[in-house]
Amino acid sequence: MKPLRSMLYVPGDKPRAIEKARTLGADAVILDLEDAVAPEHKEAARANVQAALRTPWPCPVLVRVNGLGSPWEHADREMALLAGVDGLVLPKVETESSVTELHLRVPLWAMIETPRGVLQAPAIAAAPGVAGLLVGTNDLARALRTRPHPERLPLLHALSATVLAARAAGKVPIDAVYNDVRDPEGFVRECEQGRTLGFAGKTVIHPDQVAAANAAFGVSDEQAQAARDLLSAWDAARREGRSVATHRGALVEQMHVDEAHEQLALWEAGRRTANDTDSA
Ligand SMILES: CC(C)(COP(=O)(O)OP(=O)(O)OC[C@H]1O[C@@H](n2cnc3c(N)ncnc32)[C@H](O)[C@@H]1OP(=O)(O)O)[C@@H](O)C(=O)NCCC(=O)NCCSC(=O)C[C@H](O)C(=O)O
Ligand SMILES: [Mg+2]
Repeated sequence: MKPLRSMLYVPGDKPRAIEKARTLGADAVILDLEDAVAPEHKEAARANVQAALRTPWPCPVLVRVNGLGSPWEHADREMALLAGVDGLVLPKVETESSVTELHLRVPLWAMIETPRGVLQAPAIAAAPGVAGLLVGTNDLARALRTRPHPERLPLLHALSATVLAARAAGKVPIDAVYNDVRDPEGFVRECEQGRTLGFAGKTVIHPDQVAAANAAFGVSDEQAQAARDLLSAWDAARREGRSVATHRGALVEQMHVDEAHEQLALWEAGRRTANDTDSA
């Protein structure tokens, strides 16, 4: 199990930030050629990204290409595929066919960030080659004409619909970015909300957000110990011939056991990732 607690966007026209991104402990990096890059910088950004992909990365590295129908789409895709990226991020996906017609050789991450994208999310998520769905709430909020809300109330339906679509297809749902990079408390609150909604991780835009996302979407030592305790209670109950157990006053059934195993695998994977980063 490879955790994707934090997926860090880095603008393709910021070579210094691209180099820094190698060292920040993000579970994945997304080199962005789309909205973070002004039209007059698109060609230079593509060349920067191509150069950055020549050197190995300590984590999976993806490229967000410009959207279908844009003047840069084709060249972005060709560059990224030839350079050997670990995946492509496609913005503003609205139909299943727009994904399948690409016949990609690498995993595709579809961005759900338009009203039509949300409504088509189940078909998009189920399309072959799609690894996961990334929510883009900046574009979505604009398209829906919602007002900002501290608990993302106007977007909750779309967030949950995206989680539902991804999980139903066995794909990975990743939460949207938090724009205020100088508000760590707000960021942590939004991570907790995203985790509660069922997201596996969060897209982030600044170095300061990486560790907090890794913590919020990871499994702490205490949570890992709680999972071990639950498994011990379950084993004891099964040895006594019982079909279900109670642990700390709560019912334990097979799905809780499966969840505890998953938590332990995620905890172990998080530890391995931390060790990899330490030795990098
Ligand atoms: C948000 C920022 C514009 C803030 O920039 P700034 O105030 O200049 O940051 P700092 O001065 O605090 O930076 C400190 C150092 O950290 C490096 N840095 C900053 N951001 C990154 C990053 N993303 N990755 C790697 N390194 C980063 C700086 O280079 C500084 O380093 P040093 O010089 O050595 O001290 C800025 O953080 C930024 O541009 N973030 C990324 C923005 C982005 O990628 N946007 C597009 C993706 S989000 C999106 O499109 C949303 C979605 O589609 C939707 O619809 O919702
Ligand atoms: Mg967007």
